[in-house]
Amino acid sequence: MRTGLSFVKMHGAGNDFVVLDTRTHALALTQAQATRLADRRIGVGCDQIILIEPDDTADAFMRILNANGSESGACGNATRCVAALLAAETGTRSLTIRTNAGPLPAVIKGPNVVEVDMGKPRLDWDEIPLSEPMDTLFLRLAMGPVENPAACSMGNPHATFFVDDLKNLPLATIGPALELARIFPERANIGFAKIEAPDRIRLRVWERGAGLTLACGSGACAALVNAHRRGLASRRAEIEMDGGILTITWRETDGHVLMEGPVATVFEGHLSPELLPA
Ligand SMILES: N[C@H](CCC[C@H](N)C(=O)O)C(=O)O
Repeated sequence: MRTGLSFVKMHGAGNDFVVLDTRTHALALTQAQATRLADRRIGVGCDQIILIEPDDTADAFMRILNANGSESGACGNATRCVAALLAAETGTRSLTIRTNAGPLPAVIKGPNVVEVDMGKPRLDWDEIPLSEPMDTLFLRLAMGPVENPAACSMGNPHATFFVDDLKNLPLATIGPALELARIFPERANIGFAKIEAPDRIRLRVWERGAGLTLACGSGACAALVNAHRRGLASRRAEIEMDGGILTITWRETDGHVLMEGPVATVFEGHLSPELLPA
């Protein structure tokens, strides 16, 4: 049987990816190809498509395409997965992956556990970005039962609403409405966080371009940063999401955000040439 482009299906705390290694042959996916590949019925199915590309300054460049084909500058869970994949090739335990958000150093902490330095959060209104000058600790935004989120960027835009009840939120309606709110000119990932303790946050994220996912690495970073800025959490906390737990630390010495969490390889396969050119 003719084999097309090979891929690896991976996930980080349930946030799942189709990973394509294009270091030896460039691949530019159209939005239609990306959405078809990410489709859970007619494609392989995933939250994001991850392209590993060559890079002059880092071990690899990682391109991130959401399920709707839109590109993002950061994907924490995928960064862990790609780091594990590349580390297994050479046996190294530390490497650097570059994304549009910059270089991200990663360390293999144990079998299927990776820590990534996600860099510094961006906190100014025009770095999120927002459509107008605003206090990013309390945005002038309300939707249904939620209001006044905090916002930051981890190389991608995040708004975090702090709530007392995560179970009864109408995420299917307020999620997309908030993602597309006019205040977010590049749209945004929308986190809903319940503070359970200064070192424990329960989080659900409606992701830009992917919808409700089981986990969001950059969203977990944003939730910790925003909670600490509000005085609701310490600088290190376990972020519990539907698909698993990430440990996030907002390091005091240099302001970098460290994210530690699981990675998993599910299967490998080949895409039919009809879906994508070989
Ligand atoms: N939906 C995100 C990209 C994926 C982020 C998420 N999967 C993570 O682990 O950080 C965005 O458009 O900014």
